Amino acid sequence: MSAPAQATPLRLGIAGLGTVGIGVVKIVQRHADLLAARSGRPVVITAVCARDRTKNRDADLSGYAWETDAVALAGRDDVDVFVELMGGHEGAARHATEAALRAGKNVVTANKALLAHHGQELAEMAEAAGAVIRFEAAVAGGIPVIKALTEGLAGNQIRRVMGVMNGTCNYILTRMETAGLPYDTVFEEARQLGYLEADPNLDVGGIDAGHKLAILAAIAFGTRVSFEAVKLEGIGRISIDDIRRAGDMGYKIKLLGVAQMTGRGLEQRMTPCLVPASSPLGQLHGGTNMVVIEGDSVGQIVLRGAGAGEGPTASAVMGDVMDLARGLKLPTFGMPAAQLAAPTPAVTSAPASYYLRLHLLDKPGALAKVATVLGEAGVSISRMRQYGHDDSAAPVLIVTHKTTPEAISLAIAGFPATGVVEGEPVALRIEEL
Ligand SMILES: NC(=O)c1ccc[n+]([C@@H]2O[C@H](COP(=O)([O-])OP(=O)(O)OC[C@H]3O[C@@H](n4cnc5c(N)ncnc54)[C@H](O)[C@@H]3O)[C@@H](O)[C@H]2O)c1
Ligand SMILES: N[C@@H](CCO)C(=O)O
Ligand code: NA
Repeated sequence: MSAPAQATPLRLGIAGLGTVGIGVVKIVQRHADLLAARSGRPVVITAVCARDRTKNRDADLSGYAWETDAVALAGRDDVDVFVELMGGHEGAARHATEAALRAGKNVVTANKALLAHHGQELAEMAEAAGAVIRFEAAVAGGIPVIKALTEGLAGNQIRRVMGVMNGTCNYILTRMETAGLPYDTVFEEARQLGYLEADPNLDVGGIDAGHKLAILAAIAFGTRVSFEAVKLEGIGRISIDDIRRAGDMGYKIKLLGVAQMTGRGLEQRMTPCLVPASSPLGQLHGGTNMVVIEGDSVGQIVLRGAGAGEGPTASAVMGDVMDLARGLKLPTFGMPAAQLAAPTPAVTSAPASYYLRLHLLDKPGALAKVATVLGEAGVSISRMRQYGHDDSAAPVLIVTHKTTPEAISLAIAGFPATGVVEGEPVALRIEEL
């Protein structure tokens, strides 16, 4: 099981030897025969680059040339594919990727921030140079969701793409639920376990997941990638009480990404939502990712798996490398860059039911005042619960009939004037699946 001896090797230059980079090195070394047999040519690493050459790494790098500068690595004559595994959407990652593309070299990257911020420019640059840029690892790690959308579902008009695409947030939310622990405690636990990005707001602020959604939306709907148009909200305001109360009503809380084409343009949001507890998304526990895609012919498909970690992420990188070794050249976002539609400005969400949690002062007529504000904002109550309490304010939970996000905002703005609502209410959309 090996490639013909005379076959031209595909030579990789790997920039970044952290979790993902070392994972890629290990696969290339462990599966050399398998990769060669499947692609018909040897897949080899010729040169690598990282910040610290002296660092002890869990792989033998002695056979590879070392570069201190990623741009120099990208320009080497013995590198056919530049594999960018450094991270960050500016600096070395951007400069070296551009240098590789300008030199007509194919690029494989795991960098969702880079694609979300500069995807269109990079796609245009790649096409102009006759090169390709592949990024399966950038979205939902080991789940082959980019391939699913670009290849397997290419004959469908996509209706909606949804997903839980940040494992850290799903870990925090499910751990809060199962251990009955508050957000701050579980956040600290996640930090100790090394789950959080160096800047934790990338995770818990929804930014990392928003990058991934913007990339999927571009492919699914044929638009230029537009991260600026993603409505973002993190999980920092979700309390253990919200999780329990949503559970009482048959829901789970997820940091959920949704992209869909509406009459007003492309809607993209990454916000905490309630989903039915019995749905596949509702049953997703821990650090796992799930992407749900709805196409006009295929119906709904559900992809589930590891969104991060050495093995799963390197697996996705190698899938892209193998496409290149086999000579498969696909347009970056599923169609030529010039044909991608201009992004529409952020579009407000379609009507939905909402979960509202407020603390109501225990006074006669308090509930009536809240009901009046909701009524005046055009929000109709579907279900309501008041919880037992020991202090002067009672938690009240309201599920509304379908209403617009604007009506919910109007109601929330009206609550302070009632004099009976304490603190900031929490409003979460209930997503229909
Ligand atoms: N870790 C995961 O599970 C995961 C999952 C999906 C995507 N990604 C993406 O993969 C990429 C790499 O992530 P990671 O977790 O392996 O990161 P890491 O921090 O473990 O490793 C980064 C590597 O890049 C090198 N590097 C950084 N800046 C450099 C520079 N200017 N010049 C040369 N080398 C430089 C560092 O020395 C290090 O070897 C990121 O874009 C990340 O978002 C990671
Ligand atoms: N911080 C990300 C890593 C993978 O992109 C997550 O938690 O899913
Ligand atoms: Na993926």
